[in-house]
Amino acid sequence: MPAQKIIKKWRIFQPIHFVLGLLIVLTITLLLWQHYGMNLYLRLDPGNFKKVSVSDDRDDKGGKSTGLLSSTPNYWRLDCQLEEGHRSPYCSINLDLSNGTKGINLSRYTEITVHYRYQNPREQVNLIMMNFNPKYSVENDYHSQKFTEIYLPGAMGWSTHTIKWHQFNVASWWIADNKIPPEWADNEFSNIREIRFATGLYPKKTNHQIDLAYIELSGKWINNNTLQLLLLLLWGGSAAFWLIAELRRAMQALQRSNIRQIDLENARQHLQETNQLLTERGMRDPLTLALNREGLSVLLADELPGTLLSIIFIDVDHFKKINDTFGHNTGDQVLCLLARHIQQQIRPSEKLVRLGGEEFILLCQHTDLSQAEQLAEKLRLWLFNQNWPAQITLSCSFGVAERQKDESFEDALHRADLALYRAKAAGRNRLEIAI
Ligand SMILES: Nc1nc2c(ncn2[C@@H]2O[C@H](COP(=O)(O)OP(=O)(O)OP(=O)(O)O)[C@@H](O)[C@H]2O)c(=O)[nH]1
Repeated sequence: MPAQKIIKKWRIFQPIHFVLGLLIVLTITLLLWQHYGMNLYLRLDPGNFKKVSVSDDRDDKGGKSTGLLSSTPNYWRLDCQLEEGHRSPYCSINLDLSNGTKGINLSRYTEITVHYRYQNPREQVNLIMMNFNPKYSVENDYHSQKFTEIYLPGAMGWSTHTIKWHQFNVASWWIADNKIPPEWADNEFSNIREIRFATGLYPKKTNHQIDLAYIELSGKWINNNTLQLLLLLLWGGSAAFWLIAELRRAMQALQRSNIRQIDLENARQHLQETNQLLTERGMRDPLTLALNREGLSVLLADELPGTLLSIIFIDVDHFKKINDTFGHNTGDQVLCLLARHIQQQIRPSEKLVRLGGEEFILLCQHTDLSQAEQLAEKLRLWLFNQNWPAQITLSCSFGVAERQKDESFEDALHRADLALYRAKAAGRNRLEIAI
């Protein structure tokens, strides 16, 4: 298969697929490893452990029992002569796990196995774990160490018992003697200094022989609970990481899409404005920005047919003279200003149109002849009193007409033009009403 095809095939996998695969493999590996491996193991027997001693109740007040320890390659033997005297006569084999003042943390082990024989099935043996904790223990007082114990049956011949930590109990006499509060009365195996294998409770006051072959402790480097927590953290952490990454990616995509939308909206608005400007420019005279003839025809088609309409024809007096005297540029400035001054005085519904040269008309909707006449007169005075470039004294003549019923716009305009002509003829700077 060509390399490109292989790359294409793998592209359908995303990083999440690889991470998921890795997590699954890691989880299965850890579970299998924990189940079949990760073994924690400690064996104490006469072959490998020498810190063994014997104790009996003569150590305590009133005790008279005597214990004797002997050792063979295969087991330790306790010969114990129990006597009345101590409140609970005993002898015990003591396995010293301490290293100086430090014990061993056995809580990582999950179970303990003892192999022993005590051929009196009516008696019990007492397996005791002695934990040192400065909260309640003091040095050189072995009674102050926590006695966590279990009683095992005597047996005909060698027998083996495997016990879990939760099957042990803290000795009630120890709690009572040391006045231990409940919060310290739980099983504790974190600092075991000594394991004792002793005679049981209320034994016959006679000779007892107990053989202890070995004590084995087994567990896992990582116990079930820790492994479950570890896996939970691994999966939970990965899921949280993935979620945060996805959320960030989604937010960034949203942000990009918002920006794109704003850009699009801006472009659309710009286009709309440009279109409007282009359309308007086509309808307006570029010098004065008044509507041109194109604008007039749009206006006539869209707004003006049929409405009450008056036309004010406006023409600058002796404009040619202005051009000739002050130049064409000044003439242009005058035309510009004229349109601006008129726009200042009219309503939005009143439209100024430049017909050409210095000729303008003002279309006044919903305005009758007398209102138009008033407006024309106001404009005439207004324009006459403005300051013009080069101190020009400027005047305009006006012809006013109201469109009659059934009269065309052109005819009304013609009549306004005739009125204007009369105003010019009558001396300019005045207005005439169309007949
Ligand atoms: N500066 C300038 N002059 C223009 C423009 N269009 C037309 N004209 C000039 O306007 C003048 C109009 O002159 P006439 O038609 O004789 O009118 P008038 O001089 O105003 O005289 P009356 O209207 O009789 O008062 C001409 O000289 C044109 O060249 C323009 O856009 N700019």
